[in-house]
Amino acid sequence: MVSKRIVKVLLKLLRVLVENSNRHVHTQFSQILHLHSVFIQFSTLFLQFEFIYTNCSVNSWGLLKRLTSPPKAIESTLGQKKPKVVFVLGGPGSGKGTQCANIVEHFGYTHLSAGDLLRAEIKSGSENGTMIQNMIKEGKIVPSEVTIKLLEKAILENENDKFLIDGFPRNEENRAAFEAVTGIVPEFVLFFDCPEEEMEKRLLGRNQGREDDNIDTIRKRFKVFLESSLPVIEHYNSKGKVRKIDAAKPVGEVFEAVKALFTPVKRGGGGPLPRGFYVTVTSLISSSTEFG
Ligand SMILES: Nc1ncnc2c1ncn2[C@@H]1O[C@H](COP(=O)(O)OP(=O)(O)O)[C@@H](O)[C@H]1O
Ligand SMILES: O=c1ccn([C@@H]2O[C@H](COP(=O)(O)OP(=O)(O)O)[C@@H](O)[C@H]2O)c(=O)[nH]1
Repeated sequence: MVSKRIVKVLLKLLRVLVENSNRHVHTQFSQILHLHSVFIQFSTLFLQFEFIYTNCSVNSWGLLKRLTSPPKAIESTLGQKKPKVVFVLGGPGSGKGTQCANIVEHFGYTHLSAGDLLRAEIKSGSENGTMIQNMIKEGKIVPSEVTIKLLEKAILENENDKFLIDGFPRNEENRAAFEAVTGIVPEFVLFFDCPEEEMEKRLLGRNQGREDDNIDTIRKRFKVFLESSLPVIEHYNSKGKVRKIDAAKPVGEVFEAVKALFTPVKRGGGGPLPRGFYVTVTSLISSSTEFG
């Protein structure tokens, strides 16, 4: 250890000084001796400190830095990474996951499905598992802090800086909390617009063994989408950030429209929803919902 070596060198130097001491150097020698004693005390303290934290498996320099700097907020950690985020929204079964896989393949994004992260959390046996499972079974929205933590972890663990966040934010509280905690504002929102009958047909035929793909839960999910998720799309539409895609078309045709949004030279296929725009998902309710 460097500090031990310094102490040894200093002691050696002092011994040489004592051996060669005479009247002329005596005063200087006393001063050096005093300094030496102070130095020894300081070194001992330092060595004790180093020993305690080394044995606690904590790097003492790292610990010192942590103790002296203010606690890092999630925002600053993600703020340093500055990821590019696209929110992929749309009703259950509108084809979000299907199109995200295509975007990943062609445009190098990382796909983060909030639903998949929550299902993985259930499987991992985490303490929140049962709560998440019950919420999903009922088609309800899991508390923001749980979903945001999972998303934040997934973003930080991945080296990519471009992410598709699929199926989140699902309500205004999700949206506001995510922006407040992470400081991330999406580049744009990809909105898959699809009528209820088509989504229902797709979900009932999805065949992925999902507990929530049964008619009772599907209806609850449609209701939650209308009441809680559409306002999020409305919010981003008012900021000119929504790119709407007609998701009722076959997969290939939908992807052609998606591609145009991600290819810079061909950009212009989307664009914000015009004022007074009516979405087909509103067939879920008797009257249409107006954006803008
Ligand atoms: N454009 C499409 N036309 C017909 N079926 C589709 C289309 N897009 C997706 N599907 C199918 O519909 C089901 C739901 O699609 P998925 O991508 O899982 O939707 P979401 O992620 O929005 O819930 C899947 O079985 C998928 O293969
Ligand atoms: O941010 C999210 C994403 C999903 N979910 C829950 O997970 C379910 C399935 O969501 P997913 O996006 O996987 O499927 P989708 O409904 O789009 O088919 C939802 O109904 C919610 O119960 C949630 O609570 N918060």
